[in-house]
Amino acid sequence: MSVKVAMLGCGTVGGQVVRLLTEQSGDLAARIGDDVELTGVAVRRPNRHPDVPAHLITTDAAALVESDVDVVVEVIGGIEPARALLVQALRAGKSVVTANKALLAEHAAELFAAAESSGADLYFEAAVAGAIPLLRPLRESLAGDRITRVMGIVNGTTNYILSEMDSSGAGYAETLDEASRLGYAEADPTADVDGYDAASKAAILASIAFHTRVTAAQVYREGISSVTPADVAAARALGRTIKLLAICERVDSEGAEAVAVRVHPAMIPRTHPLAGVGGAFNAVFVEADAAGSLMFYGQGAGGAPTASAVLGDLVAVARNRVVGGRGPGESSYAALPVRPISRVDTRYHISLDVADRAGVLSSVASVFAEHDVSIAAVRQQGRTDDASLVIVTHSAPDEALRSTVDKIAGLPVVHDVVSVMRVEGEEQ
Ligand SMILES: NC(=O)c1ccc[n+]([C@@H]2O[C@H](COP(=O)([O-])OP(=O)(O)OC[C@H]3O[C@@H](n4cnc5c(N)ncnc54)[C@H](O)[C@@H]3O)[C@@H](O)[C@H]2O)c1
Ligand SMILES: N[C@@H](CCO)C(=O)O
Ligand code: NA
Repeated sequence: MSVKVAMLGCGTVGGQVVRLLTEQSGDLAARIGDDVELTGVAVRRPNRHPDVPAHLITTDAAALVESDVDVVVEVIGGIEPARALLVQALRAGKSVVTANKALLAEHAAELFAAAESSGADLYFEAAVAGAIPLLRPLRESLAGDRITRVMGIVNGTTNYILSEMDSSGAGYAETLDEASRLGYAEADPTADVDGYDAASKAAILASIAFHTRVTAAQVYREGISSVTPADVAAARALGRTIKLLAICERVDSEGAEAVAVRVHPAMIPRTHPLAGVGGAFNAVFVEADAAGSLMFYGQGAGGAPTASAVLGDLVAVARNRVVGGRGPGESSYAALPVRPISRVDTRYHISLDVADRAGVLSSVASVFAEHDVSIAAVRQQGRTDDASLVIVTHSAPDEALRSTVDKIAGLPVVHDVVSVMRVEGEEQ
């Protein structure tokens, strides 16, 4: 007897999974208590995989899933055909290991129901923060605690681009090309730069952390394509840097508990631990009532790091088959409502070019007062006929902050709104 494994897809991640499975077969067998046998690899273009033994290659993924296998590893990506193939596998009692965050963030309910119907395992550690053990700590190690907040950098491509823009002033397009070449970016990199990838990961994190079903469509999302050199310079002048953050939090300010999940660029202090997270690295803070603050850090993208997480899951589901038993299923009993960002408290940095004359500051400040937004810090610098005004607010509902910016932009004394961005981290 051996644990028979079918692999769907063999690109950046899949190629590394095959390599590690082959190189470490002896150790994996010892850890699992049985041999692991790769019985087939479904690909789209068979002649592109010289490193995979030819007899394993097939273009018929459905037939491979149907065949006599115990575990299906999916590293194709995207919704279809991955969704249909995995539902087919799970209903037939085959355990599934997937790196597919887009699929999990949209169809988790269907996948978990299929797994439940047959008692199969569904593991997806590679789907969030690559190599970093994060989902299993949340699903298992912290299952006895009450998580209040999960915040971090969960997209390697955008972190690589923002780090380069900040340190070397490199251009956006050239850095994105390099991230694709290094195997960090999604097949369609707009998923990275427009924040869809991070939003999928945030949905998965929030679902697990708060025992509530959250889909990608419920996550407020802004990407980094609108981050300008002026924003980078404004952040630098404030002793801050810009990171694309995923923030999942319990909110109960309106008397009823809810969750808020958002992905957007934010200015954080250069002294903040997340500011030092460079390149394609990811870092995630988890706050829980009893555990306090925890930080998870490591390689969030790339073939080998992601394959490490896939292999870890493969060992876990194979062990379950050998010794009997199952990993955790979906936990969505809390069913908390998801609060829109308009009603979530955030803080803004606003950088303005204004006329340099008496009364400007008070006319700008009165707009803040009108919207009940309190100002944490103001810096004004005069020039010849122009002045710059930099304002950082205290927390206020996001819709109040937006309305404030809209109204300020229309004031005759305001020549230009140079940079508007949310800030996270301690007050200035
Ligand atoms: N690259 C990373 O750093 C990384 C990290 C974490 C998670 N992931 C996830 O892992 C998955 C795979 O990512 P990747 O970077 O390896 O992508 P990739 O584009 O390099 O590989 C996907 C492979 O699947 C093949 N494929 C497409 N349709 C197929 C089909 N119908 N049948 C069989 N094969 C098919 C493609 O030809 C390609 O070789 C995605 O879900 C991605 O989000 C990637
Ligand atoms: N494209 C993703 C891969 C890891 O999930 C990233 O850049 O983070
Ligand atoms: Na992970």
